[in-house]
Amino acid sequence: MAAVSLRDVSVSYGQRRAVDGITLQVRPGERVALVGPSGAGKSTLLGLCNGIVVPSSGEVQVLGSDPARASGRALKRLRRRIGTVHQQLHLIGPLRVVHNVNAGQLGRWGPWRALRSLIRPLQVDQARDALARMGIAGHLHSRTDRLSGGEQQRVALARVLVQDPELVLADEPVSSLDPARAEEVMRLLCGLLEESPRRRTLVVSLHDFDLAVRHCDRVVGLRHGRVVLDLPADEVDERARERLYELDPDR
Ligand SMILES: Nc1ncnc2c1ncn2[C@@H]1O[C@H](COP(=O)(O)OP(=O)(O)OP(=O)(O)O)[C@@H](O)[C@H]1O
Repeated sequence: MAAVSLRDVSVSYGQRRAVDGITLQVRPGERVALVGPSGAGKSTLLGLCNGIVVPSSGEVQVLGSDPARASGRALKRLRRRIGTVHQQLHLIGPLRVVHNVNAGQLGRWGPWRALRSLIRPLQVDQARDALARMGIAGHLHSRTDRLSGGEQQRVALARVLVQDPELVLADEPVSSLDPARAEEVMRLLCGLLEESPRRRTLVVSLHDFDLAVRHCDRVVGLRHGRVVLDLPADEVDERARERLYELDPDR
């Protein structure tokens, strides 16, 4: 079964088609980069995968469920299996790092457990272990907003690690970073996929085409809401990149 399956999916905002008849299958364990010019539909496609965006037509299956049709409980269960990474890290600055890492557990914990953990952190060893894997074990009890931007990025990745999702959706996770740090975050993100006995699946939107080719197995290029390139990363060449990003005289 595919981790993500889109069949002839379109999303319209008024007259504008953000996604235009996309059919795409992502196999379990695959690392797929979504690339393409601004406005091509990358974020919309990721939104379809976690049910934030509802298709105007077509069929979406993610880990065997349709996120747009799932009931409240089923959607919650599905989202527990999906980790998300954004450019904005969504960390709570004044809290200690351990609490932000434990936020990855919230889908599993009920409200009482979550509250108890805020007073006296639970599963500290797991949080410490996740931070160690991200190379910042010593910051477990630091105030999150005292950490550097790069360290905070690692906290956000450690949060995904404790969540232990089957599928990771990352929407431009490195677009505000300098090249060296972007490379590092991609390395950590891809390393995080290997931490599970069954390799996790990644769908990541990237503005940096070279980063996509270097870190992913497959590169899917979007233009005007359509897939115009879908190749294994080692088969992507300069011409494919030029065609994807060439300026469109009609628009
Ligand atoms: N909520 C919305 N309402 C109206 N139009 C939208 C909405 N979300 C996206 N769009 C439009 O849909 C198109 C695709 O947007 P989307 O954000 O998916 O592109 P993208 O490839 O992620 O772009 P970028 O690389 O700039 O983030 C754009 O033309 C955008 O303006």
